[in-house]
Amino acid sequence: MGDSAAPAGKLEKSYFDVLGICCPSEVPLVEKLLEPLAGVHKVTVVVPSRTVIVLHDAAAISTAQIVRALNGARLEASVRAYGGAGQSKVSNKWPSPYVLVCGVLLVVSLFEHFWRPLKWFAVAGAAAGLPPIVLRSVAALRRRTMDVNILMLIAVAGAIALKDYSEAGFIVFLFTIAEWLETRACGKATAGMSSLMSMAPQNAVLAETGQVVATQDVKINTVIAVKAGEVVPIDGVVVDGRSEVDESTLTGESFPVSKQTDSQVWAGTLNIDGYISVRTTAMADNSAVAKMARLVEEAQNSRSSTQRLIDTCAKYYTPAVIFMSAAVAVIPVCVKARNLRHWFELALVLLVSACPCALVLSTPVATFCALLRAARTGLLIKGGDVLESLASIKVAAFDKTGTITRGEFSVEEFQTVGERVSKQQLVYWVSSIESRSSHPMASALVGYAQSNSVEPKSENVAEFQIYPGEGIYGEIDGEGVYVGNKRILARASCQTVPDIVEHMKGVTIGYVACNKELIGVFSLSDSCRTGAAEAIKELRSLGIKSVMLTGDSTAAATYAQNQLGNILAEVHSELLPEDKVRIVDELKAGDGPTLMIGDGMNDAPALAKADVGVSMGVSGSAVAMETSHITLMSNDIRRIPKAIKLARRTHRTIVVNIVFSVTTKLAIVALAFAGHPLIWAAVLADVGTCLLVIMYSMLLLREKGSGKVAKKSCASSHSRKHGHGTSHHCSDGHHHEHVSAGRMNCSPNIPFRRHLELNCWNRGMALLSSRNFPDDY
Ligand SMILES: Nc1ncnc2c1ncn2[C@@H]1O[C@H](COP(=O)(O)OP(=O)(O)OP(=O)(O)O)[C@@H](O)[C@H]1O
Ligand SMILES: [Mg+2]
Ligand SMILES: [Zn+2]
Repeated sequence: MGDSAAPAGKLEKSYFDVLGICCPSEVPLVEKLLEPLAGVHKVTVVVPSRTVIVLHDAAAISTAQIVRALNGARLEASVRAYGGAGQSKVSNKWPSPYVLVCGVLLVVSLFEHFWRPLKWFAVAGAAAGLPPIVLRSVAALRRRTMDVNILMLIAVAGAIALKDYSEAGFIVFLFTIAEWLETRACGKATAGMSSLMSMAPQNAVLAETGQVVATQDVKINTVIAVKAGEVVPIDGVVVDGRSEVDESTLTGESFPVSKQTDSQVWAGTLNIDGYISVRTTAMADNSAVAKMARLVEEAQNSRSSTQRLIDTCAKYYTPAVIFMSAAVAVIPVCVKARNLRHWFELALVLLVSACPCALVLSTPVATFCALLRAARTGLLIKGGDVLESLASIKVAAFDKTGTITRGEFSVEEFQTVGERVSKQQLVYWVSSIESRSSHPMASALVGYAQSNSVEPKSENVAEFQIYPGEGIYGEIDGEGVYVGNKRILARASCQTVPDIVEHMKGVTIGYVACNKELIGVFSLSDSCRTGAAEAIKELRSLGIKSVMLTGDSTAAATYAQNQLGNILAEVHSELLPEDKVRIVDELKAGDGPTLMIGDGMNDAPALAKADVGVSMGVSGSAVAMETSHITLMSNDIRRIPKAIKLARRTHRTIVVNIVFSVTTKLAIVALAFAGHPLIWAAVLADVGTCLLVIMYSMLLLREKGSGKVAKKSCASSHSRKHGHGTSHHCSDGHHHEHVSAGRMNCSPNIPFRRHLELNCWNRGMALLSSRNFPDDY
């Protein structure tokens, strides 16, 4: 992600892999190292992935200078290349030689009972392990920050002063080995991160010349070639060719999506068959997949309230405990107490306990793992705070069109009213005006015109206007034409609604008015999404109430509710965008934390108002993605109950982490006060809890109950009595449903299974069913 240009000025955001960050107590050090440098604007430290993100003025300070500043403090920093997170990080199979030598010497010293001088081996062991600790302590001291290295150094010095050499050696060994283990444990998170970032290839092939170039040098509007079996390098639009693309890396949905001219393709998705040429629509580091990876890391910027509370506590905790330990060491000397050694040991135990690393790590590591896990399943959660609110959601409000239903309307009927215009002309007018709109109904009407050999001409429409929640207006052939629902009739000052409307099929009725007169009506139908009913049922089992908020007619809302088997607790219809905001507000006041899911066209205000706003689809507008707190990369709303489960699981993990790290510290301190000041135990408790907190949080990356398979369920378990048979609602996508919910499991443990998938493909369609998406987080 090397030199991703920031939006304004010459500011640049650079990513650094910093291996030397092992304890959150080093975060202030990194900040103090970098923040005073001229040209550095913002520093973010991501402890779990050992990444430092720096927003800096490229002209004032180069990435090399930043690396030098970090390495001055022995932080083992390097610039991260585009798409190369973690790749430069050595996988630390073996602990550093310092640790190994330290360990060997310590083992030898264990035989001191046989030969006294062997105890010096413990001192040698401590000395062998110390250099990295000393160097980092010096760096921290120079910046006047207290960090874990200094605490350990004092503990070791104390132990030596007490002539407790094996204790000194043991502290050094424990601390250094734990550090190595932590790096290894974090490696999994880092690897997950890097697989997310390196999903898109580093090179692209120019379609014209066949030349291979680095993706980060490809400008917008360049045409690149993507052959079968290759991964799309940059987001773009297909200009030539057709093929099937596997978008599972982005959406978590494993079925192939067919692409032809004008289809959007995303970086990181796999072109299964066919050759396509793609005109790029973004720079490589602005591709959806790159944004996704960045969001996971940058989510650390929006710390949850728990995290903030802990950070504030930690800020006072450390100095308080250090002060206390100083008091415990000094006061007995002043009052000439008898057992000075005991007090001194107690002071050292307190000092070591001053490091709050496990507590500080308890939230960010869990959050990081949860966000990474979510991103891999096509769920973009924008921060730890969102995850926290998500865990406490009580109500879920759904938009109808495009969220509960597919948003793919089909025109059931289209009639003229009165003698003013011919049907041909009516279809031409409506489709031409609709071709200016992006409403889901618009494309159905345009398609209807084309299938009736009428070519809509958007260029003949003047004064185009959108009335949110009502419809649209445009002038064509010198006439002002309104198209929309009942409300638009009032706007068109047209009163008469003839009876024919009562007998129309379909559920959404559209009106066309011109010159204060109704000139046409049409009806449209839409079907529920696969899994909508299932999602709502699952929400109910989580104790969450689901309601529908729609701008569509009551008839259409009731129809959808029936399709879902009447499982929605409330249905609100004929709403204007501001009504949706009001209802969300009422739900928040009445029922508790509210989640709103919409396709973002006119739901944006409601999404922003809700405690958690979820927008549908990566293809949704940029505005929608920005106003919402969560983006579903696929259109599968079953991801929502899953996300809530993940959030709740994360919450539990965090609580366990906090309780565990606090009680361990308290136990050690209590034990010390009770007359057993064990310095090594304090060190073990410090580094051990840190390690356990990391490993326990890592469990979030694992799929829980991966053996379970998504239950087969159609959009609706509804009865057939509502006119249309079940099969009607399970058109197209239903087939996919079965495919993605297959039972055999191809490779449950490989995070990005694209290569394997390709194999599966080559082995034929049957094996496609081997892809199964984890049913449960
Ligand atoms: N371009 C359009 N053409 C025809 N009718 C429209 C158009 N835009 C809006 N309408 C009418 O206005 C109603 C409300 O539309 P809107 O898109 O605001 O609904 P919404 O609030 O998003 O609700 P939902 O998505 O749940 O249907 C639609 O049901 C439709 O009847
Ligand atoms: Mg809508
Ligand atoms: Zn610590």
